[in-house]
Amino acid sequence: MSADLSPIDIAKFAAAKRASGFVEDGMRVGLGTGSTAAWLVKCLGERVQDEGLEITAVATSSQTAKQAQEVGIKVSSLNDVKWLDLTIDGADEYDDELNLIKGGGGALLQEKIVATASDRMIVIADSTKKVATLGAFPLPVEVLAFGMPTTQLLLEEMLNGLDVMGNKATPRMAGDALFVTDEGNHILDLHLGRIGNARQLALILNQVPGVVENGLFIDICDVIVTGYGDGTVETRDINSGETDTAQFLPEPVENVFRDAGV
Ligand SMILES: O=C(CO)[C@H](O)[C@H](O)COP(=O)(O)O
Repeated sequence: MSADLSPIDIAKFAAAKRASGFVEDGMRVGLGTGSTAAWLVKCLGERVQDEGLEITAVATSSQTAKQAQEVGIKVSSLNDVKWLDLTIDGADEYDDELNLIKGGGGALLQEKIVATASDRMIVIADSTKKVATLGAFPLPVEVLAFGMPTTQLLLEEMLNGLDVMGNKATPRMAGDALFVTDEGNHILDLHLGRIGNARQLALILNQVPGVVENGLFIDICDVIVTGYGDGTVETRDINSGETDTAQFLPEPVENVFRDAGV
């Protein structure tokens, strides 16, 4: 029941519900990964059922692809679709310029490719994700399995010369084993504390051999949809400068996502 939803869950739902309204019939839509994106997939699935909404979706993870198919959304591959009208995804942090840290769910590589291949990226987030400066959330970096300890050393050494507070890189674990991404790689989480120059860091990280991609999304996000615990939603479009506010409260539904580990 909705009474079981925590304020954070209501905030995620509200942001997802608002963003689902951006999706129009016939669109090619990128679907993000994580608990907020899971609410979006649920909302879109309802529109598919109730309104006969027809979209072509590209998922950013196997997890999202499975969920989308379960709610009746047609999922295609980016290889087939090539370009998208819109991607809607969550974030771990966003700043005032709508630069992001993503990859908390380990899907940053596909998320960045899909978002970059979209005319527009909309981020849905609860209000705890807003920060003055990126970096408190450990920055995920997807790396090849080959030579990973060497990549880790190279990253830590490189970070010493940059405007960050910390330089520790820790391999992400899934239980006792290393976390494996959908692309068969691993994740190093960089504990930076504060990132003084995110634009510079995003470029430099990808110069380190073994790094596949990093979780800094610079100049990719166009619209932020922020949800609050009372169901209020603020939408800000960084290109037009327009903002609006609305409120969305969940119908009595079970919260199927909170404990899903996404
Ligand atoms: O980047 C991501 C997955 O790789 C997610 O979008 C990010 O971790 C936010 O997740 P949530 O909505 O569960 O807080």
